[in-house]
Amino acid sequence: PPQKQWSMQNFEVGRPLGKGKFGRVYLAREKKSKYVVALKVIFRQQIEKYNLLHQLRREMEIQSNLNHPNVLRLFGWFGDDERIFLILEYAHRGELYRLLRKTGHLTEKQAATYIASLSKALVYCHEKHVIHRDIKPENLLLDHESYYILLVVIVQTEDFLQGRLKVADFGWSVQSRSKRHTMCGTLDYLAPEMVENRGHDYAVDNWTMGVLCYEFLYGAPPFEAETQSETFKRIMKVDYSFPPTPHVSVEAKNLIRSLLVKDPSKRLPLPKIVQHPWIIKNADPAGTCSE
Ligand SMILES: COc1ccc(/C=N/Nc2[nH]nc(C)c2C(=O)Nc2cccc(NC(C)=O)c2)cc1
Repeated sequence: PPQKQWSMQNFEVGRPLGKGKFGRVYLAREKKSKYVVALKVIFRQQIEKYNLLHQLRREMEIQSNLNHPNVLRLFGWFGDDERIFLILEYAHRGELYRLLRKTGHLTEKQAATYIASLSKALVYCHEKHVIHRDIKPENLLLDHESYYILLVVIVQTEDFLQGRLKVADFGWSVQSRSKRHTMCGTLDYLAPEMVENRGHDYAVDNWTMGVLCYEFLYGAPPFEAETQSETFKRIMKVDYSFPPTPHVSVEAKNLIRSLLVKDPSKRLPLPKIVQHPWIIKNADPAGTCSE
C-alpha cells in the first residue's frame, strides 16, 4: 500500500496495554477501517539521550518490510516534536511470559508449537538478513486465534556481523513488570559468542531457541543463577542439566541438547528444527494449540 501519512486524528485510543522502556503501549482503533492496533509511544528525548534515532529509523524500515504470520507487523508510524508513534499489530493475549508464569511451564504440545512457529519466523527473518537479538518470553506475544507466537523485536544484522554489540534492550520489547526479567538484567538468553562480545551470526538464534525450549518445558532458563557473572560462567561452560520430571520427553531433551552447543557451527540449523522428531510429534501444524 502507498505510504499513507498517519496522524493521531486517524485513531481512537483505548486502554494502556503496558509500558515499554521508551514509552507506553495503547490499544487503539483506526477510525475509518475500525481496525484494532497497538499504538506504541516513544519519547524523542529518550531516544536522543541514547543517540538511537538512526537505529530506530532503521529498525522501523526493517520491521515494516517483514511480513510473516509469526512476526508482529509494523503498519506505519508518525510523530510530533516530542513523540514517535508506532502503529503495531495487536496480539490479544499479550506476552507469552505471562502465560508461562501463570502455568509454571508449558505442555510439550504448546512448547513444540511455539518453537516451530518461532523457528519459521526466524528462518524468514534470516532470509531477509535480519537477526533477532533479543528473543525471550517477554518479547513473544500471543494472538487470540491461533496462539501463534509473534516476534516483537527485530534488529538489523550488519551491525552484529561486524561484532559491534549495540544497545541490547532497545526497549521496543514490552517491559514486563516482573523483577527477575528486568530488561537489562536478563542475560539468560545470550549465546556464548555474544557473552564474549565476539562477532556473532545467525546461529545465535539457534542457541536462544534451545534456551527458550528449555524454559518453556521447565519454567526457568537453563543457565539461571543468582548473579550475572554466575550466569555468564554457566553459559560459557554450557553448564545446565535436566531436572528429573515425567512431563519432558527424551526427544525434547535431545532437541535442547542439539541447540545448546558452544560451537555455533555445530548447532542444529534453524530449518532443521521443524523437522526434529519431537516437533513433528508434538507441534500443531496450524500453529494453533488449545491451552
Ligand atoms: C496486562 O495484560 C495484558 C494483556 C494483553 C496485552 C496485549 N498486548 N498486545 C500487544 N499487541 N501488540 C503489542 C505491541 C502489544 C503489547 O505491547 N502488549 C504489552 C505491552 C506491555 C506489557 C504487556 N504485558 C503483558 C502481560 O502482556 C503487553 C497487554 C497487557
